[in-house]
Amino acid sequence: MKNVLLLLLASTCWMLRPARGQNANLPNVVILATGGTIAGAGESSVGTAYTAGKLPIDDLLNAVPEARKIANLRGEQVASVGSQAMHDSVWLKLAHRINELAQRSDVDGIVITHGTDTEGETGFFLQLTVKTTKPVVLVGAMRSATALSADGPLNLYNGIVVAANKTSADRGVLVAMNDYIYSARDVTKTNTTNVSTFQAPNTGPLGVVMDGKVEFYHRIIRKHTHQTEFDVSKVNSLPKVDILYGYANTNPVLVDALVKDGVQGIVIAGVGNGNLYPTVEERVKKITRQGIAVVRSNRTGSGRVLLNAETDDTALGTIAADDLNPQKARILLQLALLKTKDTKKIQEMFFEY
Ligand SMILES: NC(=O)C[C@H](N)C(=O)O
Repeated sequence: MKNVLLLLLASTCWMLRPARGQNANLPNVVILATGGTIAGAGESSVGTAYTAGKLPIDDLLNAVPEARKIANLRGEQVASVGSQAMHDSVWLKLAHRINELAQRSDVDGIVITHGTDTEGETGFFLQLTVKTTKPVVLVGAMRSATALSADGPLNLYNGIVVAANKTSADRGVLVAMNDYIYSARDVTKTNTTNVSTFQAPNTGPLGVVMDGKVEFYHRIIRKHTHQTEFDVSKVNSLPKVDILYGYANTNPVLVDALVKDGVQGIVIAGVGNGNLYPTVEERVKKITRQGIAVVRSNRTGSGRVLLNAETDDTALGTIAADDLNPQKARILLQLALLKTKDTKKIQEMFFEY
């Protein structure tokens, strides 16, 4: 028995010891790579054409040797896709892996390299499903790794600086882009090509990362990570929820098509304060009675959708998204539907998360 205990102790010490070339005084940061433009490569350094997700994580890390002075680094390739191809299975794989890594005493922070198209969505999914106070930080790039003035290396370096910093703990999942640190809840891509594309239109950034230093100015109040009720540890797929875009003269047949396709929920990117075209309203009133959850978000890009304001949620059986944009409202609705179909409870979640 004593020998077994000694063996166990020795093997634990061996597992926790710094690997060769690692510095025991530095924090340990794991980089989970998923592809994106940050790993993209193109023929011309001055053109905008490239293929996302080409380079492996080791190449990205080799481009920022300075980061090895900040933390001991270890990379894992989780996926190699442009984030336009991001899907539930990668989200679940990431959440499962982060939850495993975060429990280890030899992991102090986690960085995820990601395409920018859906970086905010993945971030929000993780914000609601990873159970840790350790820093989890997403980074990406708007210019491919082979472009002149590629923004990936500095964003990756900054992401590692944020993940290695103790003051980043318990702030939910973070997104470090273009010198700013955002909450994954609030951040969204606002420009198709510009390096300053990431903004948090309703709240602004939480802090800045510059010169290898982190400065936070704000803290997230909404529930996140270890505070959430969502547990995907045994989940292999997410409820089917789709987004319907509102516009003048919206074709109500779109609602029917989604219902026919078997959706459990619909998020409407409504006009103005999440308002719906009259014939869409009629259809929505019917389908909420059939048990399909309908959330009203908005297409404006900022602001809140208020409960029972211009649109009568009580009469329609709809849920107001508060200030979540349609793609983030979709994620919260997917997770909510894993727990309940009760509209009132789901509405409460939209004010909590
Ligand atoms: N800048 C980027 O990363 C865009 C790319 N389409 C992606 O999301 O993977």
